[in-house]
Amino acid sequence: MEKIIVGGGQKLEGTVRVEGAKNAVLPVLAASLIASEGRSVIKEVPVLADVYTINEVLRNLNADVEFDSNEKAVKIDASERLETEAPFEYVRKMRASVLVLGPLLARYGHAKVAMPGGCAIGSRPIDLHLKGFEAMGAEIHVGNGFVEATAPGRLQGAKIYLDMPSVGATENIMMAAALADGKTVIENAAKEPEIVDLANYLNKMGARIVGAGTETIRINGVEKLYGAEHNMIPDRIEAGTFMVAAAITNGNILIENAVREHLSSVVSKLEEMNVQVIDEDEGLRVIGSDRIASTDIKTLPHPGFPTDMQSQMMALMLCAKGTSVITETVFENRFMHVEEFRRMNANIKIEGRSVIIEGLSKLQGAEVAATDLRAAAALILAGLVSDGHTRVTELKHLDRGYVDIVMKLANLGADIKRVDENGVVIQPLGVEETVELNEYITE
Ligand SMILES: CC(=O)N[C@H]1[C@@H](OP(=O)(O)OP(=O)(O)OC[C@H]2O[C@@H](n3ccc(=O)[nH]c3=O)[C@H](O)[C@@H]2O)O[C@H](CO)[C@@H](O)[C@@H]1O
Ligand SMILES: C=C(OP(=O)(O)O)C(=O)O
Repeated sequence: MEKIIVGGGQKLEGTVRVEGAKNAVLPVLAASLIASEGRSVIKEVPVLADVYTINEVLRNLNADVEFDSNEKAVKIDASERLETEAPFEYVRKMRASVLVLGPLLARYGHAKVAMPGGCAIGSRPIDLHLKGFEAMGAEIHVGNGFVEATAPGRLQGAKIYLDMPSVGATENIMMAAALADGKTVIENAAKEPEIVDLANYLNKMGARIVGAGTETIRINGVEKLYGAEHNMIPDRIEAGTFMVAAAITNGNILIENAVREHLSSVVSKLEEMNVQVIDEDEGLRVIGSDRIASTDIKTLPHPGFPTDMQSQMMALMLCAKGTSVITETVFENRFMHVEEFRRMNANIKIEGRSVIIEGLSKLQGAEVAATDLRAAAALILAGLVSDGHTRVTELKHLDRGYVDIVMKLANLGADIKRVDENGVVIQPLGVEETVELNEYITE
């Protein structure tokens, strides 16, 4: 079993560059299926396990997909007749595979995808996606572990109110509506930067979408979409993770590509905790403090505090003076990392949907298991300030969403390495070997 071994006590200093956003590239790659003519070229694509997975899903549907991991570019030609069924093996690996439903349904009037199950952070149903398709005239059948959507003729534009501003439902409905007959209005839509990026890409493909980034998105359906070129936005959660790395180690890191407007809630909480965040031409400089103050956080849909930064902030709160409270309102069960922090001597308890964190715990290195992607990062962050060595296992979660995090942290001065089951160091490595390793990890 591979592990990351982190030694505590180093201040992190230097510059790190943020990759393209995982949560933006997955819907953008799925949306490429709608183009019945021309080829799409997507740039600034992060070399991640999830990207390999979605590429496999698209290939399996008969799209022609080339991923140049050195160039960080994906070329997709979906102009041939596509299959309309995505099997369980992909959806099980990555829930975002359900994002092919909207594009396929819009283009062919049929899509069948394995029903995603629950996962470590909650049950995560897709009822809002399906209600949206139904409002546009699709018939939905759920059975035998699959969801099948069928639309006799073209989807019809509709007025759709989302009970909650689901990111995935907004994306799926927006993609379906791009090719529907007439006008669709999505109310109480998600406002995340990834929604805006997807709308920008769809508009380059020929769609007519306005209002993305606000709670009302209006889409005038068109008859056909074309391949287009697109540069992915930077990953705000990777940026936020490095911001916490600077804060927790009392370090000083320039995070190139970090966009303040995408991170305003995170910046404002860090500032409350005595961390400095300074705008520079290349990105954001984050300077830690030896007097981290406690604070309270409630996770909310954007522009509220992102649930994907919750566990990393919990690591920082363990080092704050005083008691902090985190309330998770987006996912029903995203506190699995609390038990792992406890193994590191954290003084922390769960009360319903909140976690109470007593600061200034003397954290101790321990063997801990990543329970989800962001928990993996949070445990590494805690390891950076723990006494002794922390060994983090279950790295498949980490590899879904962080490119070369070991090398990036090592370059900033962290005492960190990744070892294989025999204890042989496999990271940090040079860029080429790391790309090869990522390919190997994906297989
Ligand atoms: C690939 C991707 O972009 N993943 C992100 C996306 O996930 P994802 O798109 O799955 O998240 P949603 O915004 O849809 O989910 C938010 C909440 O709504 C619930 N819900 C959602 C859809 C639905 O049909 N019914 C329903 O009840 C979910 O169970 C969850 O409790 O947004 C989340 C919230 O910012 C992030 O944490 C994920 O990193
Ligand atoms: C929860 C996350 O991703 P996903 O929705 O792909 O599981 C995440 O990026 O933190």
